[in-house]
Amino acid sequence: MSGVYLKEQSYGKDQVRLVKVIRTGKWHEIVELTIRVLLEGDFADSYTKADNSLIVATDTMKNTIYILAKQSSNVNRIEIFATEIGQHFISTYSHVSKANVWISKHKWTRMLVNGKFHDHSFLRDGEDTRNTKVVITKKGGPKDVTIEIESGLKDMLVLKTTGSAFYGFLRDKYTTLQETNDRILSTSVDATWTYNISNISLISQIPFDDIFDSIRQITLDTFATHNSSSVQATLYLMAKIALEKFQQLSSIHYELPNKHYFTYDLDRFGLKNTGKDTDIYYPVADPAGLITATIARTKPKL
Ligand SMILES: O=c1[nH]c(=O)c2[nH]c(=O)[nH]c2[nH]1
Repeated sequence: MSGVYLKEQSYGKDQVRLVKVIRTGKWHEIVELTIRVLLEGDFADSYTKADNSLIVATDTMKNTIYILAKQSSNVNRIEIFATEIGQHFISTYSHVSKANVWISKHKWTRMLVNGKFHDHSFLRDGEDTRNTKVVITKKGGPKDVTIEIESGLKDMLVLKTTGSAFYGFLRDKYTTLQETNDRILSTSVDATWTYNISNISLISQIPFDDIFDSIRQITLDTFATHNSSSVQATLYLMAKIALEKFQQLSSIHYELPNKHYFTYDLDRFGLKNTGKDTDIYYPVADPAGLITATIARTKPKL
């Protein structure tokens, strides 16, 4: 008897890149997505017995995504489109027990031309993406499912030139970092929030787009205006404001790299570049600090 077993498995198609142009007369919209679908279910024999009979080919999954994109009117609402994709796989194949669908939406911002929004020209004004992960799990029949939705933003690069300090930290024989009450603060924001959804039929009532726009703005506003004593304290404040505003969320997770900008030592050349005279810095890509936290809602008292 073999001493090994298949502990878990999932498979599917990754990096499916899709563009949809939505035309209303001459007014066009563009949606560019990157999608991953991983299925779970009765696939163990394909691993352990080389039996392919239940494999839905990943090529079929890719075709399915394009077909659903053609038929759906929700491609630009990524949480809803991901749900449609997941529901398709759950309801079409009786041996699929769980569908995991990730979608990243890339930026295409409408161009301003001669002071007016252009009807069919767009600009990539930042590499930050909007993302979602939807997991649909079969409980009983194809309609009897649970749904988990996470949404977020990734790679939003921000910097402020003052309003950030870092002092009072633990000092020991390994510490060389000077305290500062004024530094450049820069980070690339990754934020992920989790929706509290009791029933799949309720998802059409959740204002996913408004919540995304609002959390993005809360993140920017807090970053800009908070007199930061550390990345940790600024992170917590962003998360607290977002959770207090949106009761639909159960938690929010931030990953904030501390992208260091160090003062360049110009004393060696007889030039003052310390304290109030600091204006020449050098960015250090790595190593970077990495500050992460998940802030969750305390359960209401029963
Ligand atoms: O905001 C900060 N948090 C830290 O934990 C840390 N550590 C460090 O070297 N610089 C900083 N800055």
